[in-house]
Amino acid sequence: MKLLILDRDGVINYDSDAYIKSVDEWIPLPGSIEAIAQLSKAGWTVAIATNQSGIARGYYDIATLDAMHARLRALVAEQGGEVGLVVYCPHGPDEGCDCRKPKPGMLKIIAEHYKVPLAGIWFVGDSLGDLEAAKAVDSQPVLVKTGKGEKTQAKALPVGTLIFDDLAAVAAELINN
Ligand SMILES: O=P(O)(O)OC[C@@H](O)[C@H]1O[C@@H](OP(=O)(O)O)[C@@H](O)[C@@H](O)[C@@H]1O
Ligand SMILES: [Mg+2]
Ligand SMILES: [Zn+2]
Repeated sequence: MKLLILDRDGVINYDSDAYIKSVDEWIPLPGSIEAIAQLSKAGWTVAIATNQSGIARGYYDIATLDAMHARLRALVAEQGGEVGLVVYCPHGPDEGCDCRKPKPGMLKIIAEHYKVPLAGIWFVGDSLGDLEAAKAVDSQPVLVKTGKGEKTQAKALPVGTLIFDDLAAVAAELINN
């Protein structure tokens, strides 16, 4: 199967240093909804792995997070596509969980769900932790320059990281090649 895994904040929607705390603050980046829909219609399964420490920090609750993801699913469905499994880490940085990126726990959950190996699977993110999580399980780290991506690009990236302007460019590459 053709599986693509996406980070959420800074890849699908605008990110904020103040966290994305409500559905109203969850605003898709230009072309991201269309990109997910086009990938889906081209036979790709698009899953999401997102750190959501705002839950642990008390900035928003699970119901609000679920409402953001319902909105994402509705917008993609309006374009004829669908969103696959969404996995989030609700923990804080000091809780020592196995799912918070750069740990690859969420990627492993997604791979287990779809019964596919993670080797070579593209994981698209805007933060170094996204790329490190991919590298940890031999997935393909893919950096987009949206969200924190331009800042991340200035750091030492995992060897072999692919770089694209945005999710739309990633989708065009996957669909056309
Ligand atoms: O990019 P994804 O994984 O979808 O989500 C990132 C968010 O959970 C938040 O992650 C926080 O990092 P800390 O969790 O505070 O280290 C900050 O970077 C926020 O700006 C950001 O909105
Ligand atoms: Mg991000
Ligand atoms: Zn976690």
